[in-house]
Amino acid sequence: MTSTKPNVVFVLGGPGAGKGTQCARIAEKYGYVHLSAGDLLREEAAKPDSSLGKEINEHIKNGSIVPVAVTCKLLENAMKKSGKENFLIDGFPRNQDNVNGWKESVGDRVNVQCVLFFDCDEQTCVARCLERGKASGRTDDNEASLKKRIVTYNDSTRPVIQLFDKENLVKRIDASNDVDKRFGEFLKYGLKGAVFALPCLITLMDKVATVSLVAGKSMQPLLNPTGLNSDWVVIKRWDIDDYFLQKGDIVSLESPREPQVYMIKRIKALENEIIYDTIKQKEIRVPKGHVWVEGDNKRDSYDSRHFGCIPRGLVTGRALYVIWPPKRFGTKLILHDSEDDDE
Ligand SMILES: Nc1ncnc2c1ncn2[C@@H]1O[C@H](COP(=O)(O)OP(=O)(O)OP(=O)(O)O)[C@@H](O)[C@H]1O
Ligand SMILES: O=c1ccn([C@@H]2O[C@H](COP(=O)(O)O)[C@@H](O)[C@H]2O)c(=O)[nH]1
Repeated sequence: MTSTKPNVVFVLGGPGAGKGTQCARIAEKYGYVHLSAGDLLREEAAKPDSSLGKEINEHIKNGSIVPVAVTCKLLENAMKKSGKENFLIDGFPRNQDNVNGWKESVGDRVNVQCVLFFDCDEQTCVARCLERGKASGRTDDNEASLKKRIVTYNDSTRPVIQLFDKENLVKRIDASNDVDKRFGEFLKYGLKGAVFALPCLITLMDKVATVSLVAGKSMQPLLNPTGLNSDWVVIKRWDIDDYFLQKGDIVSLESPREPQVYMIKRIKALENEIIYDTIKQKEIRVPKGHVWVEGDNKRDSYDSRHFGCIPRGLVTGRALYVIWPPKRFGTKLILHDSEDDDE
């Protein structure tokens, strides 16, 4: 961390309200570091040598709250390790004890800018988690755990949101509806300029190739594997007609919803192919002149599952190699060699 105070935005709401989904978008667009307290706990518990794994897993399955010292330590470590200054802290603080623990260990060393409150009705939250549970592998995306998680949310987290509200920190977002409508709400709150000041994909060069900074977790584990140090990648630009896109290619593209916003995704289906949309739970035939793109990290990616097939013309280049940080230099991102990749 630098001498200026890091900025923190807390992100709260019921289980499955869409916090992670929107945080991924915000991180991708504005370069904020998305730290999900739940993800950090799951990562810690998955370490074979973790002395806390059993305790954390018990809490997660029961929807109860892990002792604040553990969660705070993980959050603080992740913030320090990132070297960045703007953080979305997703799913924390969850109860009064979390608030007190955070004040004691972090307190005034950070600037809490606001609390994004994803307000979503219980039925929608439960339905989304159960749907997610079909593929998430989470031990708590099931009816028994969800009942307990909802009780914890109502009894412990709602009062924390009310507390922040008294301090005028809460920005309420109607989280029951369309993903894009909700993203528009962040802009309405003026977060665009005031809070999320960094572009997610900074293009340094143009014409033949660009070097781009990848923000966000949507292509984990291939890109930004730790979520803390961002990768710089070489993007080969091409005249779209000169290169035949192939399934599996990692490409940069302009967002179909927000002009001038760029993202990196993998091509999952080409024109005339059929793809299964795991969110809408239906098969889609990709129309002529379009492709279907997804992030490798389904949980943290905003992609064709949300905005549908994209015209090929929005694809601006193909990712070739990681060039920074040094220890990741040369990580190959191409599955299919093309004649001019090494030019
Ligand atoms: N607006 C939406 N409409 C429909 N489905 C959505 C919407 N937002 C998110 N989802 C889906 O609902 C599920 C839960 O979303 P997400 O993981 O973002 O919630 P969360 O608030 O981070 O949950 P948790 O706190 O349990 O980790 C995901 O499968 C996601 O794809
Ligand atoms: O600050 C926190 C965050 C999470 N937990 C535990 O993890 C699960 C899952 O959290 P998600 O935000 O849904 O990923 C939660 O039910 C808690 O058991 C926590 O204890 N403290």
